[in-house]
Amino acid sequence: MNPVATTPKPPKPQRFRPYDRRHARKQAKVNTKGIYQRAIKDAFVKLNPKDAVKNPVMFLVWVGTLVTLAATIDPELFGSVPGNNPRLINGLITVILFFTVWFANFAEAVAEGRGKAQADALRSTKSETIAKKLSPDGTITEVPSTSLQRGDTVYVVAGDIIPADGEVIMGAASVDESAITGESAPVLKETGSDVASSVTGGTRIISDELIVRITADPGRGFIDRMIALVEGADRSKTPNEIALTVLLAILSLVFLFVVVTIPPIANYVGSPVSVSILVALLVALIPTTIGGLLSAIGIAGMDRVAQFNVIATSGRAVEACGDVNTLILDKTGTITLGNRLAEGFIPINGHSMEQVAYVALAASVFDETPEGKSIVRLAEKLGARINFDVDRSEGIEFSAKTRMSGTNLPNGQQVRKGAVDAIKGFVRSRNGNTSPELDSAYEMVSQQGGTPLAVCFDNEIFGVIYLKDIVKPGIRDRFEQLRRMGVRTIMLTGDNRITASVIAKEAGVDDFIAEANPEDKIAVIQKEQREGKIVAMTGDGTNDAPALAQANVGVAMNTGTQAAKEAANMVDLDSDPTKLIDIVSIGKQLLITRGALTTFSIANDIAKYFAIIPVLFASANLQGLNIMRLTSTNSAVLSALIYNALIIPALIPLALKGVKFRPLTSNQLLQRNILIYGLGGVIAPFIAIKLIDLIITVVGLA
Ligand SMILES: Nc1ncnc2c1ncn2[C@@H]1O[C@H](COP(=O)(O)OP(=O)(O)OP(=O)(O)O)[C@@H](O)[C@H]1O
Ligand SMILES: [K+]
Ligand SMILES: [Mg+2]
Repeated sequence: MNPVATTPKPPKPQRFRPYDRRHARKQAKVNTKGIYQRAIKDAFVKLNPKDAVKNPVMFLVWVGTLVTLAATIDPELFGSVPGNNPRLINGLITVILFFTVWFANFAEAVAEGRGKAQADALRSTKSETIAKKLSPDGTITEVPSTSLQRGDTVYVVAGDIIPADGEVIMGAASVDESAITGESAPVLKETGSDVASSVTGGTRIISDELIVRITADPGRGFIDRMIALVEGADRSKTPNEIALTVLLAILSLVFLFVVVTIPPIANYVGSPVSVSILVALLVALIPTTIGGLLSAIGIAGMDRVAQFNVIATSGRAVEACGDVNTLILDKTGTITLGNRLAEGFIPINGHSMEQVAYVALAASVFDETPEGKSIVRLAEKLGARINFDVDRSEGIEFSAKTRMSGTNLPNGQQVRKGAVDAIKGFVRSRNGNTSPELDSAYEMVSQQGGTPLAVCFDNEIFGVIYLKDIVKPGIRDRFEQLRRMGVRTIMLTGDNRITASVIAKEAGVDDFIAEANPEDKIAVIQKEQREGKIVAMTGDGTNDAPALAQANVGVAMNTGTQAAKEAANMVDLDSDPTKLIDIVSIGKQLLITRGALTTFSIANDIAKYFAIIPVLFASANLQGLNIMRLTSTNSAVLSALIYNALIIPALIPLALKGVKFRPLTSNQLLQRNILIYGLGGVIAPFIAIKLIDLIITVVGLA
């Protein structure tokens, strides 16, 4: 029975998706109308100076609004200026400026809306519960869940809400985690398992009972953190946002200076300008579009990640995704389907198929991994039966470090299976021999991308188990997209070199590291970081905490250990390692959106400068400057201001959804952006301002 070559179907050519919609959160649709209603109110609340000052560009507009308001109440306040009905013009400017600020607040409020709605939903699941606290003497006292401390032990039974985050120390039970994951299928929780021993406060146990050691202090549990995160309560500006805010503030100061120099010139050419018009000019020129949308873009990025059922601990983490150069991925389960099943046994050294099947079975009776269970099934199918006392035997659990698992029989004999080099080492240390036949069996399996496991009984190797694994359909495409974005992918696997190289080639990763143990992960990350790379990785929780902490972007699986979840800066509630690829795409899209809208905003301002400045001097017989043939100074300024205000709400959908995203390198993207958003940003205001000018002239406003 020889393993057959697996010829995977070539993946269908796919349309590019920035990320895989299948991952999108399967949650109840949020009430969009509710979000807008709330945002309308919040946009007013955000007018208070304490909040407003955090955004220097919009704060300047806010101050300008107050100045023009004063000039509306008393048009002579800043000295008399010529022109008809200054009160009407000042009033109109005040209203438009007010809405400019309000629109920016509204953009931010809408971006926050979905998270707030989600936080409310989470809060409603977080009702106060009674916990059954276990004393060291075994007695149970009922206490409110909020009084539990880290280190306490509690008893939970079917029907109970788990009172706080913890690790299962006794028992096995199924738990409904839909409150946090939105996934209604119950999850098995049991002690001693790396992936299933952590429980989350607020989830409900639906069968059996557990004893749980609490690992979180009151108010600091996973749900609490989740609420704070989706709500953006402790959202602080990312370094990039701060840098951009400073840049925009400086730009605004420059324009302030430009505007202040206008009155002397205007007076000189005999065309004096009022303070309100100057304020309007200033607002038209400073980068209000990006200033108004900046925080909405950042919040929406975090929100998009949350829609994928991934909880990011900070905006910074999402943004770091956009800068990622190196992606480190596991082979099994990430690049391959991961349900590695035993496909066949290859006897060597004169042993029979029955013998290999028997030894493989003996080595796997205690092995609870999917691989182990599939070996038991295949061996039993081939007629192998256990003929030793299992109860008196000792199971040797698989570990990624030893890369072996097996059984110590009651009579002291040892059966093992594992990576071929590990088993070679095992038999050599017992004065056994390896053979060329082993190597050819091993190569045959590996060359088909399978995982070969050697099986031995004491110091004698009986044969090789062929574990078949299949590269995920479509994954090659995703890696190709990542490459076009300038992201290098490295596959890290505990498997042997040949298997690793076959899978690496088939999947299209850029590089691979074989025979890696968990410590190698951290070494690879550090090496990349020393070369100045930003590294993202995902971890399934087995010893991954240090590597998750070391990586710039570490995504822990929700099924992972508490330590891994705390070390990571993101947690995937669906525990799907492939999502890392989506997250990196979302991060890139966030940066691209911000870049595109910044370019657009600044290009707009330049255009507005050329639209307005000539009109200011037009009355001084400089009509030649008025290339756009705008009706009057007032109508030109009002048109520019109206355009300037309306462009903010017009761009809210783009800011929230992100700009259309293509897998290109940053340089290509920059060129594209300058072309589309730069050129578009220069042309759009000319057209829009001319149109608005026509309308307000017809309406007779100015
Ligand atoms: N249940 C098991 N019993 C014995 N040996 C195993 C078992 N599972 C895996 N192995 C061997 O140990 C090696 C390392 O396993 P490990 O989980 O670290 O890596 P992997 O599953 O091959 O790849 P990845 O790092 O992508 O998950 C495997 O390649 C295989 O040879
Ligand atoms: K502006
Ligand atoms: Mg593995």
